[in-house]
Amino acid sequence: MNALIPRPAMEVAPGAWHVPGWLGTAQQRELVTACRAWATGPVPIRHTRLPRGGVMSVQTVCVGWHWRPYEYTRTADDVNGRRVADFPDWLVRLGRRALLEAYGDEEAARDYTPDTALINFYDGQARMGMHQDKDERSSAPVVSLSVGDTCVFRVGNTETRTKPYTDIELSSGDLFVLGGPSRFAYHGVPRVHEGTGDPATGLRSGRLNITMRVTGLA
Ligand SMILES: O=C(O)CCC(=O)C(=O)O
Ligand SMILES: [Fe+2]
Repeated sequence: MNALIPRPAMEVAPGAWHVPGWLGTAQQRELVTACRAWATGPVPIRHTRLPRGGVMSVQTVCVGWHWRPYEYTRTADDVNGRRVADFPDWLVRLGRRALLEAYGDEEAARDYTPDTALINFYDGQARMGMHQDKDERSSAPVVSLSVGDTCVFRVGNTETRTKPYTDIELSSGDLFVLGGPSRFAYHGVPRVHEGTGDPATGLRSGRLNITMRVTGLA
């Protein structure tokens, strides 16, 4: 948002990199357009049901594999039973570029082939509690891209969902990578700052987050 205050790339925890302003406005607009299409089908975006009966405040739609707590499937059996949209090649390439940017490791970037993406939409009230991304059978990094409203992103430790943790702000265009020793670190989104996004991205309100992952499934 404020280009006068430079925000350098930072390793927030070992293997957890924040690269502010990685995506330009045009790229963010392309992502918004793609996510809007995925949100309508073949599986519509919805609030994920939790095993104990609650629903997430965030709305989610998936590509490649359909996620719900504890499992990935090809079809969205808890929504409409349809197979989720294919994971597009351009998103694989974007994931590789993101890894290269974060780690500067060309071989690791070349070898990175994400096969699922969770697209999360947060309105001003939505939150995500502290959790680990551990339904994947792979320790390959999670690449996260944010568009729209700025949020507080909490990066914790691998042992507990409590302190020690570090709060940072993820703004529109920011890249975050959770990998290496932080791949299974607890993390969450305790707050979204409503109305802080730039409508030029095509998102008039709210926050969009895309996380790419390697499921390790065949
Ligand atoms: O919205 C974010 O920045 C994080 C999303 C996340 O942790 C997840 O989808 O597992
Ligand atoms: Fe997560």
